[in-house]
Amino acid sequence: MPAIELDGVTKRFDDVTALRGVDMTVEDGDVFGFLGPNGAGKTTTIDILLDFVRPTAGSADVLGMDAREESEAIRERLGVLPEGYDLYDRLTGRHHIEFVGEAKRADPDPEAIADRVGLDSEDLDRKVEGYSRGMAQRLALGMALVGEPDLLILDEPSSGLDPNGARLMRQIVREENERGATVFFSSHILGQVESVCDRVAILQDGEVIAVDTVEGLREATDTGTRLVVSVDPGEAEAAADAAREVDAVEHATVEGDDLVVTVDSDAKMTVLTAIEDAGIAVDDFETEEASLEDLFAAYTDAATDATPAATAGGASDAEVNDDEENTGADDAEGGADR
Ligand SMILES: Nc1ncnc2c1ncn2[C@@H]1O[C@H](COP(=O)(O)OP(=O)(O)OP(=O)(O)O)[C@@H](O)[C@H]1O
Repeated sequence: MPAIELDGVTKRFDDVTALRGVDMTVEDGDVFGFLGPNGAGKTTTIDILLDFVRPTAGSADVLGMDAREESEAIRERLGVLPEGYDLYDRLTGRHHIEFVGEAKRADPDPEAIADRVGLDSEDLDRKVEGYSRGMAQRLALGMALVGEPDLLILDEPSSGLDPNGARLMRQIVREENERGATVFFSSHILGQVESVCDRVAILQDGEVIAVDTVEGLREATDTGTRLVVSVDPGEAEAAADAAREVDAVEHATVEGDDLVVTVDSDAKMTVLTAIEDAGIAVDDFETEEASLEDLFAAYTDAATDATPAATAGGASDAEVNDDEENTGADDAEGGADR
């Protein structure tokens, strides 16, 4: 039984059509990333799953139950971090966790939950009105964890978090998944999705335009690996010719002193061998995977140049392109910590 199943879901708000016949399945046990630019319809989709909003047409099932008819039963098994979550200024963090525990008939350990999301016990007993945005976000994530839910639905969970918080969030997603939970989370921060998700859907203008693994998306959009090879500058053109002889090579060009080759990821060594077989010594090489951002651009036409060359320089296999909410320090580990 899928954890989430959307069948022909359309949602119109007066003259705005937020969702247009969305079909989507999230399998039990998956970590599923729901990606889309602002206004694509991510929150509307989540609101339909939570029965905050009713679809104009189509149906949504959550944990095998109809989102409209059985929303209460669904809720008992869900952990939710909604986009505009409400916290009560005059209550402490501990009260919030206890409050969710009562609603879900669970008996949470507030200290343990606070510890998991990086709030200390003093924070736990402070009124939420004194919390920073990131602390509030951590508390809201902690509230979603109460009662060991079967399905976590997280709307932009890294919003407002610093790099350490974002890393902690990814770790929690992985831990929850290992415990057996399905995790569905929306993001426009591509690196967050890339480093934790089994599968990704891309939503644009109310339509799902792609569902695949990150690897599958890479293949489908032809955004291969960029291989940068250092050879003696006088031999660079000859090395480019040798590289072009390899079937899997899409492009081979000389850029400055380097030879830049776009190639299927698994044919990197074949290219290097072909260059050496042509009698040219390879002094050094590095590889740059297309980031999910490139894939996203390729799918959404957000950029005309969707090749890996658009990726920031100095990228490596482990690179993740987070946006403004994360620093480069976080990027460096983002893709490697899975
Ligand atoms: N209550 C509403 N009334 C009118 N229009 C709405 C309402 N809720 C959403 N919309 C519209 O539906 C579209 C999808 O919005 P939605 O919030 O689902 O997008 P999103 O992908 O979550 O965007 P973001 O990344 O900015 O949060 C937008 O055009 C939005 O203006």
